[in-house]
Amino acid sequence: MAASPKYLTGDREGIKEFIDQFDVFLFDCDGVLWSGDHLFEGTVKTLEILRNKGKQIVFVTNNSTKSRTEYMKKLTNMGIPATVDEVFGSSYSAAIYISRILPLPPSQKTVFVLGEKGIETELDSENVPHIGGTDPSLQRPIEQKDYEEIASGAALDPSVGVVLCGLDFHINYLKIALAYHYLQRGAVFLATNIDTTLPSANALFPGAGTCAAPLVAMMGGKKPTSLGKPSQAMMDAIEGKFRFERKRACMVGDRLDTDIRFGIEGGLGGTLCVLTGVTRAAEEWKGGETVPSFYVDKLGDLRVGV
Ligand SMILES: O=C(O)[C@H](O)[C@H](O)COP(=O)(O)O
Ligand SMILES: [Mg+2]
Repeated sequence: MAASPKYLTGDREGIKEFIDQFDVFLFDCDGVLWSGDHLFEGTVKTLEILRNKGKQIVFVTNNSTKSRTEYMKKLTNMGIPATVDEVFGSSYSAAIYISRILPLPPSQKTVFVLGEKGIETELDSENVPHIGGTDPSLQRPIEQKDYEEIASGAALDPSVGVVLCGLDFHINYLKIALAYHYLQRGAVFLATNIDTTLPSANALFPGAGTCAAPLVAMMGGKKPTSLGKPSQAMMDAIEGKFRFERKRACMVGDRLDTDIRFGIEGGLGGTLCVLTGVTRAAEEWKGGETVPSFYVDKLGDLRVGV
């Protein structure tokens, strides 16, 4: 049975001990730093304090709609100094998995994308060919000729060896149909992440996992391999890049089944659950398998401890 987590809001001594315990902080983004374009109060100051204390900060997001560069820009525009190197997103994690790890026949290296520009940019950064995604010719209702051409294979690109799903704000019937027929022809089923919901405007909206759900249903429940949190392939890649001692690192997140599980399964020294995103109350982990080691009402509450 996991130890009950330590509540830090208002606990000046507890916050000081918490911060001193770690050298590296892996920060989730949606639901922790901000909700959509709404930056949570105290976020900028808290990160500044951690940097001034010489702490290593890494932004580890499952949101695949933006590339690392686009995230660096969003962070900077929000008043959070950051470099591209400090950002590690699920779209990058998927791109390096496909280009450096996944064995694919030379004739089948193309990825059919169900997702946004962030995935396409990161696949380009790894020279991985891709189709689908933001292709405007797919932003339309399916027509009778599409059924025939997809069923016969005439509309299918024979070099597709992977179907990669992420958060897709432009998902539609035609793209799902194409993805399904590529999977039927043996393409590898991958996802950048499986979050079922996206926190935005202080509410929840369909997430990447929800975008992949029609394919999971059509595939008789077969789930994609996910390269975002809690995947330990992502943790190994982050550790390999930033070279830190796991026991001196803390994962800060708002979601139990991705962020907190990621930290626990990664053997990190601690996990901090922030109650401004998907998880809203301690009750949500009570009696559950995934229990954080610390929790706080909002990230900005940490700044009182220094
Ligand atoms: O549906 C999604 O893709 C997720 O809700 C979103 O991406 C979560 O991002 P994170 O909280 O990991 O920054
Ligand atoms: Mg989050």
